[in-house]
Amino acid sequence: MELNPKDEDGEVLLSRLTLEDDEDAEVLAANQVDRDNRSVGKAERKKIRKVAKMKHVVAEQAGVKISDEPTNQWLVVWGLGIAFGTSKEEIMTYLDPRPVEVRLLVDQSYSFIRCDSQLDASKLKEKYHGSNFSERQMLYVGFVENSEEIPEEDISQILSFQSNIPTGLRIFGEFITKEEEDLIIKNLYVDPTLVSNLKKRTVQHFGYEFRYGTNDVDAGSPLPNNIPDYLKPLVSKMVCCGAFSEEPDQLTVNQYLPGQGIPPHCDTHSCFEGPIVSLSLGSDIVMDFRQANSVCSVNLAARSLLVMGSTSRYGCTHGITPRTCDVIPDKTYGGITVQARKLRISLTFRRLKRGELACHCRFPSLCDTQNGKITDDNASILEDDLVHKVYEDIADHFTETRHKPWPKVKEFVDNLKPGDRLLDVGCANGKYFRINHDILEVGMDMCTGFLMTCRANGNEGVQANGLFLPFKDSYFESVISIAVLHHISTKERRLRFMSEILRVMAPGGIGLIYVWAKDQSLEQTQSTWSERQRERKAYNPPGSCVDQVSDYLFLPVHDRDNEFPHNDMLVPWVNHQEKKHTVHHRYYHVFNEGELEELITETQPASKILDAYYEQGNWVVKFQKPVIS
Ligand SMILES: O=C(O)CCC(=O)C(=O)O
Ligand SMILES: [Fe+2]
Repeated sequence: MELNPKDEDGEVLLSRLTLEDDEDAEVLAANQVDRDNRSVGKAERKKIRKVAKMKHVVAEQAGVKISDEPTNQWLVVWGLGIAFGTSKEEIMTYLDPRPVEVRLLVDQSYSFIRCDSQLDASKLKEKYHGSNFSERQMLYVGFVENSEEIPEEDISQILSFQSNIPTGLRIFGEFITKEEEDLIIKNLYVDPTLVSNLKKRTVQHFGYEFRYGTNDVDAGSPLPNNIPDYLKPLVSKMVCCGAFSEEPDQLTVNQYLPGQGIPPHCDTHSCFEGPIVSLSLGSDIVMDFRQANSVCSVNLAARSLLVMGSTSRYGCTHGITPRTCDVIPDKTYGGITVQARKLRISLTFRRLKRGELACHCRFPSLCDTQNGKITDDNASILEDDLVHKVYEDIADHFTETRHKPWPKVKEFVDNLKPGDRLLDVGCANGKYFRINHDILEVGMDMCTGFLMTCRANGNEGVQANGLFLPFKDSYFESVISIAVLHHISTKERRLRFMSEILRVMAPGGIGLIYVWAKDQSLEQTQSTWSERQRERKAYNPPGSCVDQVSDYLFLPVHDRDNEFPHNDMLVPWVNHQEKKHTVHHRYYHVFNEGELEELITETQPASKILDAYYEQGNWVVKFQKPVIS
């Protein structure tokens, strides 16, 4: 697998994009040189083009001018840089004469090199300019004119390393030998029927299935395959070194390709006793531990054993950001370096709790036995505080960002028959009104701000809660509810919401419901560019990952660069209208595949599902109320 997407010359696309965005005079000049020098060989012309491009990008991004003539001890080397995953150590040992300093820039395909003397700089340029570093990585070298402008390394990238290390976190380096590592990888027979291909990685379970989503196991359903015998010596060694006091009985094998990760999560407290222990094979990788507002990053080297006990186990989430390289501190040369990820396999061992399942840790926000559940008692308060009140606060800003109707909803409304009555449950600013001029439209919402906009546009807007529709039975030929039902916080209430919709629908009437999907990327066609932007953002994740809903209820806060790890989450809304960019947390119940259809068919009278599909992060169901109920 390639480290980074490259073009045919091994050029990182990121830089090419920058170049193509604003055609540079130097590139045009180089093309002119091309045309004028037909006699110059193809390879030479390519070199001229590359140098022009290098000069342009380095000047634009780093403010550093590149010269063809020797200047001082500093060089720029295109082809050795973080974007290619080339570490400082590799650069230092590859170049001869050996440089005295290497400066790396985050995300860039080049680095700045300081040589011992100007003479060494000239020698390096002579030797490596236009040479191959690897099959796909060509090097282009230039002299730096204004060395005082060379940017310092961005050490903010590595501040989370070795800081705020949670107690109970231990790493045993070289826990197994290279031979043992190879043997385990060879033995890990991957049974295709037992493997679930999670979008982000491949997973296989032994003993019990670890259920990602709830981060627990069903203790009543052991798997036919136990922890394999060839891992017995490893298990004994883990007990011997005190990682476990008793043998684990559950194992999850995760396989990560470069670019894959695991969202921040905390293995359910009531399910497992003792620590969670993970052996890394095949590749080094960075794992992040988050607690309240702090992040601690640790490098898990291949063959190391990670033991998560006490605070690191119960008071933190742990996760791996999906990316192809990690920027880490350079222990030998100082500053930053890059660590390219390879295929990594981790073996995570756990021991199921027996007897008393209650957990008495000091971290109720992450503790399933101490954190309250959403119940019928607190659900309406939760919805008032974290849905209705928030929409009142953000109504103006929300309306500003929501104009375009979803094409399939528009089509649905367009196809209604003249004279049909349409109800929009949770109509917000009324963007689905006045699409079809031959129908009677009624909107309802809880939010005064939305209804004011809706009415100002001449539409009918009634203030009501979706759980108690103020309309008579069988009145509407059709009902839509777009992105509303996911704000209802218990299943009973979601069923009530659906039954209200069905009550006010005429027999044979047609409904269309949209809800957010837990899986947000089923049809993802992300560009390389946005993928890299996402990687970069994930270096600075928001600190807090849970928020207190009430004295006894905490919910996880969604990090938009990651998938949804739970069904019930708080999703931040950043209000850019306000001076201080305030953040409001909205409650969401994100739906699993099939959950919406199930809810609709469970509601009486049972409807007929006409269509069910996924559309840009939403599950959608079109249904028909039975003619005779
Ligand atoms: O890959 C790892 O080291 C950790 C995996 C993990 O956290 C899990 O499976 O719950
Ligand atoms: Fe885990």
